[in-house]
Amino acid sequence: MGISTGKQYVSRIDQLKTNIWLDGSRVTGNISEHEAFKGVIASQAKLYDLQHQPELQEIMTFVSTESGNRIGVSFLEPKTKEDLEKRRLMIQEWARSHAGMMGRSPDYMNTILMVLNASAELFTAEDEKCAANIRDYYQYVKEHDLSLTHVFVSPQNNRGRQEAEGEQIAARMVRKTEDGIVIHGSRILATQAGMTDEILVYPVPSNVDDEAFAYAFAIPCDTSGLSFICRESFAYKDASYDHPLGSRYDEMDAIVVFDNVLVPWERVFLHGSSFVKNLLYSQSNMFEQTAHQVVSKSVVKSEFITGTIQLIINSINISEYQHVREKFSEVAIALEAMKGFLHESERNAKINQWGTMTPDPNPLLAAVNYYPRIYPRFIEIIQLMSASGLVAIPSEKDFASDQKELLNHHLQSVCQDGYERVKLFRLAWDLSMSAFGSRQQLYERFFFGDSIRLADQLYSRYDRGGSVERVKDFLKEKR
Ligand SMILES: Cc1cc2nc3c(=O)[nH]c(=O)nc-3n(C[C@H](O)[C@H](O)[C@H](O)COP(=O)(O)OP(=O)(O)OC[C@H]3O[C@@H](n4cnc5c(N)ncnc54)[C@H](O)[C@@H]3O)c2cc1C
Repeated sequence: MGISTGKQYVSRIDQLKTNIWLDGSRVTGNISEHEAFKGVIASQAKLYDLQHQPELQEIMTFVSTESGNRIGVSFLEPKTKEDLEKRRLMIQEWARSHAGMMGRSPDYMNTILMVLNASAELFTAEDEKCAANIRDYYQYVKEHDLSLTHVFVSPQNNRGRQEAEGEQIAARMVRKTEDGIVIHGSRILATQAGMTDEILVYPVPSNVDDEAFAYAFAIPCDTSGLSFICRESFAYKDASYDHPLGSRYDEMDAIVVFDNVLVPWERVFLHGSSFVKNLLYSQSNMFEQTAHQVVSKSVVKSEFITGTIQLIINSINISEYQHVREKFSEVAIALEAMKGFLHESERNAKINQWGTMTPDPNPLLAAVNYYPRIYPRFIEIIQLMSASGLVAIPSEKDFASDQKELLNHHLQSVCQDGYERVKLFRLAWDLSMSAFGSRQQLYERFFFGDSIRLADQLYSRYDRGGSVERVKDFLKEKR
């Protein structure tokens, strides 16, 4: 097996017949042909195909020591700084293919699995079998190049400190049987719902020390009792001119409902140990590796936004205005800062207790706190520069109508006819105003946790690097 082609990926997803609900009905037929999913599934298929391009083979793949198969680099456990760089180059190659708009392209979940496998020893505190299950599962997904969604947050019901009510609704382990564990309840929010082979579920750090919530497992998305209830689609139409981003990259988000789902023992990674649950984040270095993936992708997304803003400036010839240059500089500075965080995290990487080359968390903590703050400013800058250009955007059908000549004339820019100019401004609109663009903004604010708790995490984990001692020494000094 080894790396999948796009065709293999699509055929697997179509065969699954996952229980997906959208707009009041169950999705039937081939999901890759459904209006809401076909664009993003085609974009994901393109990612898999990139792995097969001969000129990209060295960047995108490595050879499995277990099978001799070519495997996607996002499964690679980095042992050296060169491996980390290899991972970055691969992640960014994929990100360029989706302009950084697919936050949960398969490299994200592959990274999580890689970390779980590398730190599988942790799970022996639950039982030896759990560690072996994780290792087997990693090999299985890696060698078959499967795609995963994941879910772990409890439904937003009662966020009071005791979490009591929310946890009543949240999926819990209701019993253990000879065959496995049984999960009942719901979790939010599975991005890429309906377009992956499997779903991985693991616990979030929380103050609830209840064994019913200390579980982790992975199952195929068509497992009996499992259902995905989707939000409205933001792909709208199969129209890359009118909805250039939404029609290609709208990764669906869904509530996941477990109706007494039986998880067979061989897919159980944790079944009651709050001790292991609490170690999962502090000891696995999951943060460092996932943040390295996220920031690699965010750099590419920022480059895409920088390019879009420059094209808007060129299009309506506003480069002579100082505030326009200043706003462009703001975006460029953010882009360079993100690159700096990323490279610094690699430069100071160290081998962790599992033998994995682990990026320095300090710059990554800064990056994941910074980006949710700066991304909304990117969007604001697009709006401030584009102004009415964001609404004077007739559809492609208008340009095919009797109005074509008139629109090409009246909507021309200094360097484009109306059709080309509107194409650019439709992109700016899809980034900054459409439902797709708003969801991107929300995603950047929350997908890695909310900003308050991310800042708290930085405060707790940030290595002050002797700065406090230096100040203490200074205060002790006598002249
Ligand atoms: C577009 C999108 C895609 C997502 N994709 C996925 C996915 O694929 N898989 C997945 O598992 N999750 C996913 N998530 C969920 C994401 O992890 C959560 O949104 C995030 O962790 C915040 O949790 P919440 O949405 O429940 O917000 P809440 O925790 O309910 O927060 C709501 C508000 O209350 C405040 N608040 C709540 N509790 C506290 C507290 N203890 N201390 C301080 N302030 C608090 C928050 O700061 C915030 O202002 C996604 C979210 C979004 C928006």
